[in-house]
Amino acid sequence: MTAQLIDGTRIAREVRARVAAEVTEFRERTGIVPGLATILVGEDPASEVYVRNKRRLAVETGMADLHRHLDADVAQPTVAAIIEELAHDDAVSGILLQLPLPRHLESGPLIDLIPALKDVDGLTTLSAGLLARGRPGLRPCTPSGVITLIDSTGISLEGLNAVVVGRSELVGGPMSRLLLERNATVTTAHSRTRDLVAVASEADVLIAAAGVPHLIGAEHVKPGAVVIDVGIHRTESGLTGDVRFDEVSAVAGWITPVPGGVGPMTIATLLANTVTAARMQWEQRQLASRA
Ligand SMILES: NC(=O)C1=CN([C@@H]2O[C@H](COP(=O)(O)OP(=O)(O)OC[C@H]3O[C@@H](n4cnc5c(N)ncnc54)[C@H](OP(=O)(O)O)[C@@H]3O)[C@@H](O)[C@H]2O)C=CC1
Ligand SMILES: Nc1nc(=O)c2c([nH]1)NC[C@@H]1CN(c3ccc(C(=O)N[C@@H](CCC(=O)O)C(=O)O)cc3)C=[N+]21
Repeated sequence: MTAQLIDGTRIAREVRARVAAEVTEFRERTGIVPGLATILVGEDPASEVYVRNKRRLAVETGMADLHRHLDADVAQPTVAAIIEELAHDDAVSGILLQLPLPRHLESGPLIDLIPALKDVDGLTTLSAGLLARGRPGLRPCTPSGVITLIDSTGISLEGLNAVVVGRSELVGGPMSRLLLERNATVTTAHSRTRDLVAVASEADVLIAAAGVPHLIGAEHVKPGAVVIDVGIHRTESGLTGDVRFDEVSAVAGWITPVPGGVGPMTIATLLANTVTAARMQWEQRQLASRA
């Protein structure tokens, strides 16, 4: 192994400690405890693990855990009514609708019921538009956490070739936009990309977010590149990513492991977004009460 490890577990712990201090400061100044409302529909085992971790770490950083668990067969209007109720509840700073939803539910219209100021997942159409325009707003947790991981290396993204493998609304799409905001030269690869090896091996920074186990090998990686593995797959031999860790770490300059890389950073960024959301809502209420 020549690559240096980017320790997501450690960096996430540092971010959470900062968030906890911000929560304390905010509570002492305003009397408000930030609250995170997670909504889980059905019994997907992976989603249950993620939501449990999000709730546990929210409590650990001093926030209120306001969870809703809904039956797998819940109707679309019922979910909509719950989101609207949370949208109007002043105790709720952030709303997160865990994806994927059962097939009979349409996620887009439900996500768009979340007010922009409570959109701690950064997934509403409005938040996506603000990001596309380069305007301030809450950013999606996973891509935003990836930027924090890259920053931890001390490498400046400006002018570097960044290749993102994947273009989903949750990860790849916003990832490309955040890298562009940092003045990287960004290429987005996807399932129709003709020659992924040729494209990826030009990358100074390679983000693997295809959701295909072990897609990325040494042949995709430029020597010395920063390789970020967003993929997460449950196999018989445990959790693995989109990157063949052993062979790629012999070529790359920096690499994130799975587990212990992007996953913990996603949650830490969610908590950071939740305090930011609480602060923005408080400021808005102050302005409204002065008007
Ligand atoms: N660690 C974390 O915190 C998180 C991890 N994840 C993980 O990240 C991965 C991606 O998630 P998500 O974006 O939601 O997945 P999606 O399935 O929504 O998107 C996958 C993207 O990868 C592209 N793709 C698929 N196969 C290939 C291929 N062979 N070559 C190049 N591109 C390909 C698809 O292209 P096309 O658009 O053409 O279909 C699509 O844009 C998953 O493993 C997921 O579990 C997700 C969120 C958070
Ligand atoms: N609305 C929404 N927002 C999300 O952010 C969201 C989502 N839906 N759906 C699914 C994906 C996936 N995701 C992860 C979060 C934490 C870990 C994580 O903590 N992973 C640990 C391992 C945890 C384990 O044991 O599985 C690690 O990589 O070290 C992984 C993946 C968030 N997602």
